[in-house]
Amino acid sequence: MSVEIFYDDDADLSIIQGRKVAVIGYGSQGHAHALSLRDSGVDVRIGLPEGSKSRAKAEEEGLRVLTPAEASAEADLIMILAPDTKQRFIYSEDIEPNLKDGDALFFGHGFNIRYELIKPPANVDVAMVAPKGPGHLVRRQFVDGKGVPALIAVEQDASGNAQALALSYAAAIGGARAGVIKTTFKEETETDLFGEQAVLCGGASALVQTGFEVLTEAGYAPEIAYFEVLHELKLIVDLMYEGGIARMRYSISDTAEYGDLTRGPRVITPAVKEEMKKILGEIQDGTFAREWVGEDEAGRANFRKLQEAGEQHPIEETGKKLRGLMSWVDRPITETA
Ligand SMILES: NC(=O)C1=CN([C@@H]2O[C@H](COP(=O)(O)OP(=O)(O)OC[C@H]3O[C@@H](n4cnc5c(N)ncnc54)[C@H](OP(=O)(O)O)[C@@H]3O)[C@@H](O)[C@H]2O)C=CC1
Ligand SMILES: CC[C@](O)(C(C)=O)C(=O)O
Ligand SMILES: [Mg+2]
Ligand SMILES: [Mg+2]
Repeated sequence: MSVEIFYDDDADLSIIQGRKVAVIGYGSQGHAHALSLRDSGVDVRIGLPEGSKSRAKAEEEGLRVLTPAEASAEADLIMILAPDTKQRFIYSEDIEPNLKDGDALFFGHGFNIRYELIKPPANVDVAMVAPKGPGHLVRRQFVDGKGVPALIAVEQDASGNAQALALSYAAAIGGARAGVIKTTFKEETETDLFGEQAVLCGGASALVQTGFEVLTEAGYAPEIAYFEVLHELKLIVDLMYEGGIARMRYSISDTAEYGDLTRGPRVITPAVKEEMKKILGEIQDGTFAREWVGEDEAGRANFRKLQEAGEQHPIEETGKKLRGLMSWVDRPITETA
């Protein structure tokens, strides 16, 4: 099955420049969308509750900050970039009462539509612009004249123009410099959750932590273990990013490549693949979504316990010390970024 990929030349920036956009939330994605939309000549306002700690950050950038309800009432395109577990409450309290005929409701991830936590009325466009990368890099790449690829999807096309609108929005945040792929809310949600759980975040973090444990438990210096399994991972992934696994294998030694080809499948065994399939099944049948929404509703105690355990892993202390000495690790992402 071939996909449709769009670039800057396919997008009409004037469509989004003609809209009043409300970005609800100003975190990782929210700040990136809002600032890049503004830099692309779009009329943007931010929706945040009165007590939100993000307000000061948005105001420092000279953005106009309103409450989510005020921003939604004023805008004709509302992009929801608040946490997935909070979106249904923001929608029912602040957005839904302010939706007008012809408005557009946008998402950065399909979770709430895919799992039917939000059910928009028929008179509005419902679309998605989902960058395939962390918000801080979405913004950094835009500023550097580059872009992070994005997915667009249309769940409801009330205006008959929802796809062109989504493409225009994606171009305004830099996505069409790298490529914008048309998908569905279902496909984006399921692949995004799978990617972050099994490979990008869950899989990669567990691989790095386990590799660090094996080396340090065998008596090797934590500093050497850190450089080997975490720091150098970025350099190896950079090669994959530039030219795929083949490019990486071209650059490494024959010794590494032979070890890669013979030992890699012993780490990622058929049992690991089976577990990945199970994880995908839990995403597809809604088990993960129910578990996560339930965890959030119960106060996130288990989530916090797991976060704390991750923060206390010995690799964090070693990394903190070493990164402090690496002047070439530029522009670290901080809470204030
Ligand atoms: N993180 C990423 O890079 C990616 C995220 N996404 C999607 O983007 C969306 C946003 O995620 P992310 O950027 O990580 O979120 P963050 O947690 O980084 O930021 C959430 C923002 O929403 C604000 N917020 C919290 N409650 C409310 C409320 N009631 N009304 C309005 N704003 C509120 C927070 O303010 P406060 O400071 O007060 O907490 C904060 O500014 C999600 O759908 C996510 O799946 C998609 C692709 C990548
Ligand atoms: C990989 C995690 C992600 O899906 C992302 C940055 O794309 C997210 O939800 O943050
Ligand atoms: Mg993602
Ligand atoms: Mg995600």
